[in-house]
Amino acid sequence: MLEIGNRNATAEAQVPPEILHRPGGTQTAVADPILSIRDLTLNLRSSGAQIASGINLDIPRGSAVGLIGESGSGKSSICLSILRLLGQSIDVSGEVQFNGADILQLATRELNAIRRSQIAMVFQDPVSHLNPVRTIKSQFKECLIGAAQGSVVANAQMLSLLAEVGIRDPERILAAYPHEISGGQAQRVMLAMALSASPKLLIADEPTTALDVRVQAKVLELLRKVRDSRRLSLLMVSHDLDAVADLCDHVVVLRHGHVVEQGSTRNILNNPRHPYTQTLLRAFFDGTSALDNAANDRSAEFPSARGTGVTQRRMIHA
Ligand SMILES: Nc1ncnc2c1ncn2[C@@H]1O[C@H](COP(=O)(O)OP(=O)(O)OP(=O)(O)O)[C@@H](O)[C@H]1O
Repeated sequence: MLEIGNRNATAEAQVPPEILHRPGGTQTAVADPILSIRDLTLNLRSSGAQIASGINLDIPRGSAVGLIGESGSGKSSICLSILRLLGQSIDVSGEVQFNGADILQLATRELNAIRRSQIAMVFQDPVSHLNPVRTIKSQFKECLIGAAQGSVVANAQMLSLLAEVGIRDPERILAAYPHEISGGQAQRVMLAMALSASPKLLIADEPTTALDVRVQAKVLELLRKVRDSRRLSLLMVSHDLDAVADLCDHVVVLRHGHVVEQGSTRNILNNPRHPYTQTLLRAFFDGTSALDNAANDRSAEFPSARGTGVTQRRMIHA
């Protein structure tokens, strides 16, 4: 069994070395992906220790891809490497193709243009990504492209974005310091900032992990809303398979820095083929009776998850 809450947890199942690619899976069936990762390998420079190896995955344009795997499997590192946000201590090789260019090879100016306006990221623990000694407004303004500081246009833009992410009292939030807003509000603010440049791809690394269950549901609903209204492509890391089932069209399963299985969410959750995926799903969808009511969970849609749901779900992470 996976040891829930242990960063060094390992699956009991012995995982064969081959990678399973399913018919209809993201890697084989995508004609025009917005992002293609090929043979991405991440190694610690000091020791050569491997964080991820030979990662291949595609994000179909307008689709949402969920990246799942136990703690330490390399999910966040892969996300950070897409925008070259990993520090110097990690060697990165392979390709990250975005709109016909390999991000890993871009000059700084082109890379910054992509970071500014094409690919945005939101993280878990949003408050820690805000500067504690500056108001939300002063930080938000920096995200607005072409809007002069203090301009009426900038204010209108910020208010409109905050309204879009469901902030009810945007004037107060703009004037607040990070410690004066809740975790849920901070995540909405981060999402508003991320959306300010109308990105084509949003990378959400455990966007709800630091939030309480009630707020998690609201933030997920918001992510779904903006994904649909803005036709965003999405790469989402999550330990919450309910959220992945809800939001993602495709799932990529990582173990110890390797993709062990990928395919449509329906296939992976209904019929996981790899022993590791089976163990991962069992660990999450633990329980036997609650929410067997198909009207109130996805067990009808995903029979392998039968007997599961928010009241019983377990997070596969530290
Ligand atoms: N800068 C770094 N220096 C040393 N080790 C690192 C560094 N970044 C990542 N690692 C190691 O790489 C592995 C993968 O880490 P990563 O955070 O990507 O995993 P994860 O799947 O996102 O985990 P979690 O679900 O807990 O966030 C871990 O063993 C981690 O300790």
